[in-house]
Amino acid sequence: MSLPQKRFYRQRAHSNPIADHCFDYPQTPALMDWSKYYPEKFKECAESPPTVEFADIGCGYGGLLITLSPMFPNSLMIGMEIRVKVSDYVMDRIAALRTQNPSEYQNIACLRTNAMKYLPNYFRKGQLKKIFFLYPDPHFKKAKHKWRIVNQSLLAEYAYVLSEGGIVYTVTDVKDLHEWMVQHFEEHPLFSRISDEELKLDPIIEKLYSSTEEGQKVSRNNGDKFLAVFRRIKDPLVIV
Ligand SMILES: C[S@@+](CC[C@H](N)C(=O)[O-])C[C@H]1O[C@@H](n2cnc3c(N)ncnc32)[C@H](O)[C@@H]1O
Repeated sequence: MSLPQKRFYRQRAHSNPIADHCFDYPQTPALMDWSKYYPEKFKECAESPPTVEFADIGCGYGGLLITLSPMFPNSLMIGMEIRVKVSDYVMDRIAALRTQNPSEYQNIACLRTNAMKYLPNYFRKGQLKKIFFLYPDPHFKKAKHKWRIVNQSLLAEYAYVLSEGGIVYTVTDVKDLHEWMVQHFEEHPLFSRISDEELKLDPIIEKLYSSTEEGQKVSRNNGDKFLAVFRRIKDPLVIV
């Protein structure tokens, strides 16, 4: 099986994620059958099925998943992508990579879904260890800011599906969007920004700039890249 050619899967950027409906999402995370996405991993661990720990939200053409797969062979990762043809491309790309290297890329998969609407349908409370927002759509006009994938109500969902200590990575080439994301995460009581000093120890950081197709495009255009990373902290209102 040869690698798919991106030119056959092009689709214009999705305009209105609020109007996008998806009909095959699970009613609850318990009803989600992950085994068909990671068949080899489920066969290996039949007695204690693995759980998805990393979510790349708006994964585009899947470059981050493919880069992180060998770095975290024991973690299951899912790319969530709203555009049908783009998600088809990622699925075909992973299938081809698995055929070429049967012992590799078994821990990554892609779902065509609207992550703005159905995230808690897929993941249990505290299930995820890492969430990625790489070069999210900027929705420049003020009237369209409600379509941004980082907003106050969605942050509550991200905090819900992340474990305590879980990490959110954001990168954008749009300064205004960077400031918007920093402001929203910093204002939220369940997130705290990770210092640049601490980030130097994280091997993922250097992969965030150019492993994705959008990151490569920004590099070709000599654009800026703004990084901000946040930790899901303990809920100060929960008394144990
Ligand atoms: C600018 S692209 C960046 C793609 C990729 N992260 C990269 O760095 O190459 C933003 C992606 O987010 C996807 N997207 C936008 N809204 C989404 C949503 N609500 N759920 C899932 N994917 C979404 C878009 O279709 C697009 O592929």
